[in-house]
Amino acid sequence: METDLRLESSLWIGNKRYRAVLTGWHLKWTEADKKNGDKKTVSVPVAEVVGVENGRVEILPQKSVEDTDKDFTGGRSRSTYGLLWSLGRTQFSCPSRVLRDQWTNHLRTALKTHSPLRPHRLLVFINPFGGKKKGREIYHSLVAPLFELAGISSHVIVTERANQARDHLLKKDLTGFDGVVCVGGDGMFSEVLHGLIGRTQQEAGLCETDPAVTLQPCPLHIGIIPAGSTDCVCYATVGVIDPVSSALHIIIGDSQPLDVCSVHHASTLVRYSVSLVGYGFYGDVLAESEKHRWMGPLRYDYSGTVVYLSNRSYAGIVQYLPADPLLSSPKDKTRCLSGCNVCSRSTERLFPHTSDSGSLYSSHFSQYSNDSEGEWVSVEGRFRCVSITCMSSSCARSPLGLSPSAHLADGTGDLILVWDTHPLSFLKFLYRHTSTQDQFDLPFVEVHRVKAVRFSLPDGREEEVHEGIGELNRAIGGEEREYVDTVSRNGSQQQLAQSVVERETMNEHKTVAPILCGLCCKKTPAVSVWNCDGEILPFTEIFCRIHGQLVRLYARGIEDAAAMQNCSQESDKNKSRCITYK
Ligand SMILES: CCCCCCCCCCCCC/C=C/[C@@H](O)[C@H](COP(=O)(O)O)NC(=O)CCCCC
Ligand SMILES: Nc1ncnc2c1ncn2[C@@H]1O[C@H](COP(=O)(O)OP(=O)(O)O)[C@@H](O)[C@H]1O
Ligand SMILES: [Ca+2]
Repeated sequence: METDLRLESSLWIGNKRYRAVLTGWHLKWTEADKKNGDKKTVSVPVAEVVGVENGRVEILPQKSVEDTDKDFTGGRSRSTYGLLWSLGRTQFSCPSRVLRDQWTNHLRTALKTHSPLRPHRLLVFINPFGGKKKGREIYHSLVAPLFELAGISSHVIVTERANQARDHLLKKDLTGFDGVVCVGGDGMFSEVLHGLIGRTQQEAGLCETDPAVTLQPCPLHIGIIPAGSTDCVCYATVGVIDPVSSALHIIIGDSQPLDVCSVHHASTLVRYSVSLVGYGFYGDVLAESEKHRWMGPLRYDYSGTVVYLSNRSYAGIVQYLPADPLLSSPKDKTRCLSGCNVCSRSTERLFPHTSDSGSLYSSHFSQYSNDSEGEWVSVEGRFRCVSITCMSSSCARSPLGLSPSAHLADGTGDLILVWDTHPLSFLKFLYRHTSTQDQFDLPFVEVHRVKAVRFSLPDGREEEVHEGIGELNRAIGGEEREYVDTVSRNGSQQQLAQSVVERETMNEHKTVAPILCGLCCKKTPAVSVWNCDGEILPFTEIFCRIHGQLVRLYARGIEDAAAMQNCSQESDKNKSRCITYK
């Protein structure tokens, strides 16, 4: 195969002549008219080539092509500053049109052969109201021209309502798509996540509501173009919030598996989460922030301050099923980086009969069914917050995240328990998220690596939840009965989508009851709410289970930024390995 692809000839870049070779996995070109010692070689891995097109192509701010006979343009993804990627573009001139066509054909074949996960057709959802409301602009000016250069055809849907993307993925024909891209924030990602997981289970005939069921991993990849408020999933899987870097990861078909947490109440599937399932502080911040959406991303800073000042803690019983402590620990001070060993070993455990990711989906074994279940641990008391995260949940506010040593794809989550403490101590805990100081090295904080978690209220508290909701319902003229109806309606998988819609409508005014009572009625609420990746859950008592590598993103995890930095310093010194080009 490699010999078929090999091509070698003279090419010009500007007015300099080069000897160019396409060999197996690399495209290399070396200055031809210099003495051997002075010759510089540029070597581009085929996997990093974005696309090739005949003519002289300009890409940004808009794609334009000057249709010439003997030229072709190649684009590659390259790292500019550490994790930030940009498009490198080179215009080559050939001695003849025939040779030019040979080069473009060979390069296109090499791309197909060496990067099988590159998408050809994508379904793109844009939330025009996410973050600073720039989703449309970001997509059309920064991403679409790159997709075009890469030969990707995209079907773009600008959403007109919440949950449109999820419903589309649950019901419409998805034949021919290689992946789904969301342009927006964590909420938009969550819609796509729910749509794809739901669709995959429907097609596999699996019942999502049963927490013991081993779910089928989704065959379509998810790409995220960040245009939201927190953009935690993008930050934690790419390392930067940059639409161009994310688009380039999508184009070259990077693939990052991701653990997903399913959240259940009684026999209901409530939601899925990849970043934060948080009770107490994070739930209260979200409930408060919903009233200030007009502030955009700043709503979280404002609400964080309001909630911090209200100085609340909540009673609860937390039970958890620890993960195998021999595999890793949330306090081991390691980071889950690109090619992470802990995650790779987990892939072998989860998919024992496959050697390549292409055939991964046929033999999924969950950690549940593979491992012995182990012993549940139970703790009870008052908590400032209880958080469960499947990954580090790093974001611009907290560059190392809620749990800096959590893994993206190890089949476990980290449970963080912050016991009630003095307000200044809690502030210290929060503040440590913004630096490299260890937020777990505090006497009132515990962190456990877990496979499942159950949260319940001490006896009698569930009644207080209903009282709180009833109180607010009376104030807004609603019926408490609807809450109970929703619980009992959610029995079957077919009703899931509808029940989620109903619950969310209900969320808007009923489940924030305890919070509103706390802030408006000056009464400290007995219960908080759960923040599940930016959505308020309609239940307080929940059961969470981590599903290893249930979805795949077009990303590659965090590359070691220090190594990348060294590389760009070397390029300054013109070391051949790292030579960058225009
Ligand atoms: C004194 C300084 C205090 C700083 C505290 C920093 C802690 C930050 C941890 C943030 C974890 C974020 C986990 C992700 C949550 C998102 O899913 C959710 C929705 O995002 P989006 O759809 O983009 O709106 N975001 C939040 O819940 C915001 C939490 C902010 C807490 C201050
Ligand atoms: N056209 C729309 N109108 C209103 N809400 C929408 C629309 N499209 C998506 N949404 C919802 O908006 C919420 C927030 O979107 P997101 O893109 O995450 O922005 P942010 O990060 O600012 O919260 C999501 O929960 C999503 O379901
Ligand atoms: Ca994990």
